[in-house]
Amino acid sequence: MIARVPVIAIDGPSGSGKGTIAGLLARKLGWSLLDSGALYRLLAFAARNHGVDLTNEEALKVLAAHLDVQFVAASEGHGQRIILEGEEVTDVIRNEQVGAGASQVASLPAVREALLQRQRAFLEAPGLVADGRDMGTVVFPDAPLKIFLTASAEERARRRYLQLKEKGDDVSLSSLLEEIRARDERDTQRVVAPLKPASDAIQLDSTELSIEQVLERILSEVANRDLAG
Ligand SMILES: Nc1ncnc2c1ncn2[C@@H]1O[C@H](COP(=O)(O)OP(=O)(O)O)[C@@H](O)[C@H]1O
Ligand SMILES: Nc1ccn([C@H]2C[C@H](O)[C@@H](COP(=O)(O)OP(=O)(O)O)O2)c(=O)n1
Repeated sequence: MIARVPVIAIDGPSGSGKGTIAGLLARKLGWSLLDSGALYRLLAFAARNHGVDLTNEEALKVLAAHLDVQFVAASEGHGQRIILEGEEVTDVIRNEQVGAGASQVASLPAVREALLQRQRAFLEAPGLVADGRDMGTVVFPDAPLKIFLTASAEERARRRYLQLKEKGDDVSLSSLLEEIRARDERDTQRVVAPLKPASDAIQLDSTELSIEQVLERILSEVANRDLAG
């Protein structure tokens, strides 16, 4: 029998720390990384470039199936880089406008279906860390470790504010909090694959925890389950 490649699914709302933790875990374990939110962001970004309306489900489905994207693994000095149609878009897809567009296209069933196999194709030995909203519920329901990472909306807005400010973006804390609340509402209320913890997920509230503490907590679960070989 072929041994199953293990997956660590990290789901949760915007700003809870999924991307940061997933990236650190993947590097620490030497596993692959799936930033599934980036796929929805790339689709929203590409749609704008190609003049496709964010409510045009048929056209978005075709665009999703043909997205020309490369994920370049992290190396010493920088994190994972993302190339869309030959151009580096790692940073430009991170703003809240693209995030809101991503959340909008992500509510369309045909789009989610078109991106499903693309996400599963990231699975390769020795393991995969997958970050998103439905990693543990839909994309990798058999994942042996599922984390549902949360934090208060105020703390998540504060983190996003510091992150964007650091990059030189002109943002206001109050509008970020509003956007985070609107995105939470859309992501949890949609009919397909809504944001919710899998029944077998470990819920981890990071409001009062540092990045190192969250990482430590997850690594202890990896060790308990003997996932890293
Ligand atoms: N536990 C934590 N404590 C403090 N800051 C955090 C923590 N986790 C993540 N951050 C910071 O919050 C910001 C948002 O984290 P990110 O990983 O992008 O969240 P998500 O992928 O869930 O949207 C980043 O600047 C990150 O460094
Ligand atoms: N697996 C996923 C990942 C993201 N999405 C949607 C919903 C999110 O609001 C957007 C953007 O996701 P992303 O993880 O990049 O956003 P945050 O970093 O958490 O702010 O995409 C999704 O529906 N399913």
